[in-house]
Amino acid sequence: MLQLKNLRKTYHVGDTVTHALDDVSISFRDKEFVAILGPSGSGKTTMLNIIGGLDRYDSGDLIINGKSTKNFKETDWDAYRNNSVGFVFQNYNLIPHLSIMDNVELGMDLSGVSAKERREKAEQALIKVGLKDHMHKNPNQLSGGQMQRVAIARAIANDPDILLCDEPTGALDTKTSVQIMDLIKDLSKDRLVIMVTHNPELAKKYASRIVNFKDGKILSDSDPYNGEEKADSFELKRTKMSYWNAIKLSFTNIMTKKGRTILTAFASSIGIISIAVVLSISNGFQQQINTTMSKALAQYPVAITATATDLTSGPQNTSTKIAKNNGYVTAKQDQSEQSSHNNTITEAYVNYVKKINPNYANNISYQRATNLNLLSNNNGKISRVQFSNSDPNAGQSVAQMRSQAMSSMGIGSSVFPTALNKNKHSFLKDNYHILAGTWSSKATDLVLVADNNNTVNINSLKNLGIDVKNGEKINLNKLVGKTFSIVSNNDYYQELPTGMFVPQKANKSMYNSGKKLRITAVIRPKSEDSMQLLATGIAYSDRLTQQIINENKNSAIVKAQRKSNTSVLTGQRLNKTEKKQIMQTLGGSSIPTGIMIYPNDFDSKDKVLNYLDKWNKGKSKKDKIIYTDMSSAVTTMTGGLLNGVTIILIAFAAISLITSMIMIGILTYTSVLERTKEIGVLKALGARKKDITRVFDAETFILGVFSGLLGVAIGYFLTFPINSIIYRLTDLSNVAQLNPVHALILIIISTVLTLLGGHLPARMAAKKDAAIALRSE
Ligand SMILES: Nc1ncnc2c1ncn2[C@@H]1O[C@H](COP(=O)(O)OP(=O)(O)OP(=O)(O)O)[C@@H](O)[C@H]1O
Repeated sequence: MLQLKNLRKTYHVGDTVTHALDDVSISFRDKEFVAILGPSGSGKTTMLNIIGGLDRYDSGDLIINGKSTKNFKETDWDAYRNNSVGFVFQNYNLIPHLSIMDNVELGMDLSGVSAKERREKAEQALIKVGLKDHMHKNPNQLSGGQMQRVAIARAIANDPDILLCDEPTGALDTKTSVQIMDLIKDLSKDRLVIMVTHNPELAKKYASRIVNFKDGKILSDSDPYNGEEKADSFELKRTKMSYWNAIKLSFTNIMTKKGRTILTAFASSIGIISIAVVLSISNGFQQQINTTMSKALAQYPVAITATATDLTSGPQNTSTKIAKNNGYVTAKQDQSEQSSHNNTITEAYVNYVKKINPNYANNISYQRATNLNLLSNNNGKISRVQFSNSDPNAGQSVAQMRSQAMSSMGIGSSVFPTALNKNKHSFLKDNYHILAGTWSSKATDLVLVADNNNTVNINSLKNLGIDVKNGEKINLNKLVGKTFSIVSNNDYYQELPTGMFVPQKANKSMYNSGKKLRITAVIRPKSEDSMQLLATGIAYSDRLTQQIINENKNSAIVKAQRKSNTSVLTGQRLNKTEKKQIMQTLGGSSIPTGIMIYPNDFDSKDKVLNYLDKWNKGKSKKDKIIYTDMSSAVTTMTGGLLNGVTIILIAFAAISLITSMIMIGILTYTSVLERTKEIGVLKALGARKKDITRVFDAETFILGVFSGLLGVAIGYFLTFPINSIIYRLTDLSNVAQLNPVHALILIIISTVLTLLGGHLPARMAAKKDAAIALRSE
């Protein structure tokens, strides 16, 4: 039973006060057909809206099945509209962009009826209103009468207790009106039907009870009802619109205005396009810089050599002025001598360097002065050989001095760097590729290094005992697999009764006693940049030198030399440095003369330098180890400038993003205005404020994703012409590259920003008064 008790509703507009309902009290039976008659403006629609929970009363009470609605919360009203009330309006209020079936199902969507049940109920309702054959049409393909039938089907699909009809035949011709009235009459057998009409004949013909209204008051009632108040037997099922439904509703709406949506999405994607382009260009340049830098780093490692230049030593005297004649001269150390620093590399320091993080520098090479006692066997002819590029027939040649100077800088060395972590960058594999043979894995494996033109220093071949003429071509097969013997000090030197040592005559048994070394590959630099890394000729691993040192450190000659201050080979007197040097040559000391550290990339270089600086902390000047950063001269170009430019460009691009956001806000606001009627219908069907917000959020979400995708796609396609321009200008190919991660982030940013931009209008939509929304045209 529905009961209105002293209901009042007053509208204040400016100074005008309208008493739309003025102390109305009336009760309705559970099943009857009530017609409300009355002149225009008498408050009929207002009462209907209040009964239907679309509008609120100011005072009095509305009692539903014995329950007062005085303390109803917003959600109670939503659920009440959805569960208990069906609305039929004069102008049908169908949602034009949804199919008939979807229109009918909408209310059930909100009450969480399963898809299957929803479909069944909607079909039943459509059959009941006589639209069996039109079920799959769209609203705009129907006649007015048919549209009103759809509206009735929508109102009864959820089987409500109350059907509220506001001039349901107002827009229909007489014949159709009769059919609709018959239908409504039929529906009133199972429920309470309250119909507002201007047509007294229709009311008389169909309604079982007629209530006359005037000036917000009940003038007459043909069949008043004074039923006993029932005990509270009211129950409600909460409503909720699923995200999926919200998206469906908005998607179909967007599809009705494709052109506008595409234009808006394009306009709002311009921000994304510009950021995508800026990012891909700066990304590309950064990569180019990184490759250039790592190439430079591979050539110029951080070097720790016996002597280094200490750049921190005192101020440089740059004065060029001519001083006065004071009558004296000042004794002064030469500037370069002053800043020259002797590095004392110790075992502890070597171990410290070895503990460097392989993620920063995985390759380290060591310079050692150790002599290798090498023999070759050329068809039974045993001869002494050496891994060297110096002319075997000349003394200390210019070439030799040059090669020594270069190797002291880590360039043109014949020992290749050792990888700290075997699974990471291998120096050889990164910078060289194989002409013949396979990569070496054992300490006794050697590689022969050629240059880009496949040439090898003739001296290095001659020193190996290969008899060649200048310009002669040697087959790679002849070189790969060539073996040498490395003989231990004890087998190589003979002690004379005087305590002196001399090399023994090289013979077969000496050759056989030695460890065998084998050339496993002929290699060549991958690019012209790695040209100078290793000198052409034989290159070997530091492990080989270490094995030899281990073997020889307790040999007779080393023991003898350790005790003596004269050379056991020449008898010459030795000072401390000379003795240290000769001990190193004989393999008596494992301390390298120099260390080269190859940072993995440009960013790691600073980490490596920091690590090396840490060693010097708190040490006296003498004990400090000064390194030489040879790449610093080459790689002064840094990414810093590029980063700055990128940030500024992105900031500009971001402004266009904000513009897009405002535009989306305006668009959503327009959409809210356009869809006001739809909001009213949704509310009449029981949608909560949240659901309405969700519908519009869904719309902006779709728009945001779409403009993000569009922006990224356009940005991506722009990289092609941009690359061809950059190529023409700079000769750098494929500079602009859109990182997929950046693309994804941009789509997310676009979605979030448009959601933010559209959320405010969406909230406004939710706050719209349902009754006013339905009155809007
Ligand atoms: N939102 C509103 N703000 C101000 N006044 C309103 C509002 N809604 C209705 N009114 C006024 O309340 C009174 C009752 O309006 P209502 O629409 O209920 O009348 P009605 O009997 O249904 O009229 P009609 O038959 O013409 O539809 C009218 O005077 C109307 O101007």
